[in-house]
Amino acid sequence: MLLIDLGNSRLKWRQWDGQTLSPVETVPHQDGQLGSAFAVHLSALSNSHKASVSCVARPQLRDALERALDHADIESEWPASPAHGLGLSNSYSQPERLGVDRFLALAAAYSVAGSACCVIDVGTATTVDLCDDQGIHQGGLIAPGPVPLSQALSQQTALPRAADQMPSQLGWATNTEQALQLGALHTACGLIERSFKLAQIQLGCEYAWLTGGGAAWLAPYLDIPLKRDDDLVFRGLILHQQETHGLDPL
Ligand SMILES: Nc1ncnc2c1ncn2[C@@H]1O[C@H](COP(=O)(O)OP(=O)(O)OP(=O)(O)O)[C@@H](O)[C@H]1O
Ligand SMILES: CC(C)(CO)[C@@H](O)C(=O)NCCC(=O)O
Ligand SMILES: [K+]
Repeated sequence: MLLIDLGNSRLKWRQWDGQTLSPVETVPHQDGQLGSAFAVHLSALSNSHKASVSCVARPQLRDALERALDHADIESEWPASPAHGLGLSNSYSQPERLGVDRFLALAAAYSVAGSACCVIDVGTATTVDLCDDQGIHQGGLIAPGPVPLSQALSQQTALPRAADQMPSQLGWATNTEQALQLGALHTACGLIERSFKLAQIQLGCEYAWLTGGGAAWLAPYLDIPLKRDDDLVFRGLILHQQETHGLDPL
């Protein structure tokens, strides 16, 4: 089956045969359009008849993906965050409003750790979610990811766009583009290190899980114990599949 992670910048997918995951494939989306690239990929995935989708994108994109899957004769499931499920208790007063990517990633981390977890996802947004030793979600936070952060500043001022790359030596910036890039980096690191410090004090977490498109970029600059895992959302989808359809979902 197909496992799909539809975020606010990119659509990512992997195939799951009950034992192994195929390498991740990614297409960016823009202006509410899935783009023709995905349709081309879908036609090559005709051996998949089912899909499970983690979707936090706008309705227009969700509808476009639903239509593309229908058209390819792929039956799809669109889980929402439950009040209780996958080993976790959701702390939101309206459980379904917790982004399903957040719930799935935390559930996947907790299923491995079996103890308190602090999951940090650096994507279009940076999110932090915590659960205790019993799998009770403690809540979390949502902040702009590094790119939207520096883009917002460029849009509201006469400032240029941030540089695309960090300099190889991390010092104080001596031009505007690098200064904006460095500001985004330090904002993200500060948020993450501070969140982890609280997770350590409040829950005894020994490391933070780091996931999302920005994880590889940020990890070298973070001064906390980390467990990198780019598959948390996908593995959360597998847990959901197993919980709702048993061990033989294919
Ligand atoms: N070279 C880089 N310079 C600056 N930022 C980078 C770089 N590489 C990755 N990033 C960061 O990674 C962040 C997340 O990337 P991206 O939006 O692709 O993540 P994602 O997890 O696919 O997001 P979503 O799930 O919302 O689609 C970007 O916002 C950006 O901050
Ligand atoms: C915060 C994002 C955008 C992160 O992908 C997503 O999880 C989302 O749209 N969440 C809904 C709001 C919430 O989680 O409270
Ligand atoms: K993400």
